[in-house]
Amino acid sequence: MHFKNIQERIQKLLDADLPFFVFRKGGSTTVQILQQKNLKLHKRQHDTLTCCCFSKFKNNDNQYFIYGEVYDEFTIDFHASIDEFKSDFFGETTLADRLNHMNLVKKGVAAIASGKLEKVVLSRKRDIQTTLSYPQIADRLFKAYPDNHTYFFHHPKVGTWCGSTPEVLLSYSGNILNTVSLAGTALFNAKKDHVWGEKERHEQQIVTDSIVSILKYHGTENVQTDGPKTIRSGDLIHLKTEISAAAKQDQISSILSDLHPTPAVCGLPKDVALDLILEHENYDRAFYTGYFGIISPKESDYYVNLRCMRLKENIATIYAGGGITLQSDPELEFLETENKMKAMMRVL
Ligand SMILES: C=C(O[C@@H]1C=C(C(=O)O)C=C[C@H]1O)C(=O)O
Repeated sequence: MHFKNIQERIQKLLDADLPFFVFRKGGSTTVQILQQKNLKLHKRQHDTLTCCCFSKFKNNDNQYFIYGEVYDEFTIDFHASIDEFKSDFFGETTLADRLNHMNLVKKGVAAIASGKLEKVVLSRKRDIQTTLSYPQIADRLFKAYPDNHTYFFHHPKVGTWCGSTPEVLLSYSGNILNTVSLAGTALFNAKKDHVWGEKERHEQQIVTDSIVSILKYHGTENVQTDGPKTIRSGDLIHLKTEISAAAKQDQISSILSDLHPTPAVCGLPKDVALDLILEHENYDRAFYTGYFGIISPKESDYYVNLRCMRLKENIATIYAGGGITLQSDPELEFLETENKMKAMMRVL
């Protein structure tokens, strides 16, 4: 099927202006479309229908569901490489934004040095003016990152978001729960000879340990880890450990709420890191570092909402952050957010 389809499909869905969610799992050629038949803003999962779940970073009462009252899927072929997606140059990040982020990182390092916490993930956002239409953006996004989990979300009462994430939060099917610990970031190089430093290994291990202890605390059985391995996400590489356990259906929602936000996007201890983020980041992350999912009563797949953007009129707001530990260098942490933001800039 010709790729132009995704553009046409998204245009039609936007024209209808009803809530919808378009999703492609990393590595798959199947695109799933869920559309609701009315504008209702649901706060609970449907008993029988497949739903999209869309959750903010601070998600106590900030979880929305789109009911798949109309469901469709189609196949795409994507033989694109991200090198085909050279973005426009949107100008340097302002000096003020650069200094703000470096100061934020310094505050994080100081809090860690004082013994308050071990790791905190600090982020920023940037508004980019785009001349592309939303269907054009979606077309480029779904094409650019075939290995990532890619979505387009639209709810007239919530907003329009899209992204392409390398990170599974929780996947549950046939009594097996799978998740990953993903942290540590470097630029992809064609020689594939990157040597990870102590800082990256440490910040990723924190995530693995935290996830394993949550799974054990919930009494899941046969908790297994595999990794860390290096994985590629667009222009970047990360360290990833795959984690699995045997779990029962009725354990899933409480495990999900304990896992989120993991130290890959928040920090350790979670409550101290969250307070630091809310006090010092100075902006609302909204759905960035929240999660999205495609869920049915028996199966659920939730992903961390990273490498994403909010679309409003002709402004794309892009977000990026990174894990701060005692060894963090503010300049390098700033550059890491620049590199992560390029993932979305490439498709604008
Ligand atoms: C916070 C982000 O990414 C997370 C943080 C990472 C890190 O600190 O190295 C790596 C992958 C993600 O778990 C982001 O992409 O904005």
